Amino acid sequence: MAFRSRREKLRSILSGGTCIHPGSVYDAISIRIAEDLGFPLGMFGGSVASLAVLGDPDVTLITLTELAEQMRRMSRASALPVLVDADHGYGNALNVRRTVQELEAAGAAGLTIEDTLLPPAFGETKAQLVSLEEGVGKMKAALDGRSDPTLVIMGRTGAASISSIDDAIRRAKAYEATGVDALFFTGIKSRAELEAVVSATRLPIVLGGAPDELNAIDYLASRRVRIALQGHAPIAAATQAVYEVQKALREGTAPKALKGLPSAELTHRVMREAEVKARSADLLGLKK
Ligand SMILES: O=C([O-])CC(=O)C(=O)O
Ligand SMILES: [Mg+2]
Repeated sequence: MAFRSRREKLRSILSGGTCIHPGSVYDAISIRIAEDLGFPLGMFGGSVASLAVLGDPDVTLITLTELAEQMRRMSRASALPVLVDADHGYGNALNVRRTVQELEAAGAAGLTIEDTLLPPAFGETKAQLVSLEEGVGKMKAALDGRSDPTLVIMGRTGAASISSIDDAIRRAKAYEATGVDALFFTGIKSRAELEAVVSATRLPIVLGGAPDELNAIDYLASRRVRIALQGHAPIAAATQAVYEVQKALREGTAPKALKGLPSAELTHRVMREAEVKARSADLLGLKK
C-alpha cells in the first residue's frame, strides 16, 4: 500500500524509547519545509486546518471533505508521516468510521479521535465531553473504518481539563481496551497528573499542549510519552510574514527592497525545482 511506510515510521516512533516533537504542518509548502528540516513527523492540527483552509478559528466549521483534501495535498507533496487531528470524527460514531476511511485514503499516517462534544452545545461556554460509552463507540468505529492495519488510530481525551484527571484515566483505560494504538491527552497540568495516567495505562502517550514542568523531553520519554506537541507557531509566523510584506508593498516599498523574502535556493528547494526540471527534460524534451 502506497502510504504504508509512512505509517510504519509513525509506529516506530510510538514503539521506540524516545519522545519527539512533530513539525506543525498545514499545506504543501509547510510539510516540505518540515521534512527538509528533519522532523520525523508532521502534526496537522484541526486549528491550523481551519485557519489554512477557511481563515477561521477552531470552531468546527471545516468539513471532512476539506480536511481530507488538505491532507491529500500534503501527502502528494511530501512523504513525511502526518498525524491528523480529526477532532470528534465529524459527527457520531458512523461519521467517525467515514472520517477514518477518508483520511486513510488521503494518506494520513495516523489520526486522533477525541471525546469532546463538538460543535459546542447551545448556550454552553465551557467545553463538554460526550459520554464514555459514546467515546468508546467512536473508538470502535474508528478501528472498524481502517482498512490498512498500519494506519495509526489514537484515542484522545480532554477530560483532564474538562472534568477531572480521574475521568481522563477512566476514559483512557476504556479507549485502550477497544484496541486503539495510542492515547492522546490534552489538559494534563503536572508531572503528578501525567504519572497517574502513565501508571494506569499501557499504550504510548501523546501530549497536546503542556505546561513548563512537562517540557523536559527526556523526562517525557521516561514516562512513555512518545510525541509532545509544541503548538502551531509556523502558521502564525507565516501570517506575520505575509502581513509585513503586503503592508510594505501597500506603503510603497519597491518589490526589490522588500525584507524577509526567502533566498532563491530555499524557494527552489521548497518547489522541488530540480526534480521538476529533470522531469521536464525527460518528458518535454527541454534542456537540463
Ligand atoms: O492537535 C493539535 O495540534 C491541537 C489541537 O487540537 C488543534 O490544534 O486543533
Ligand atoms: Mg484540535
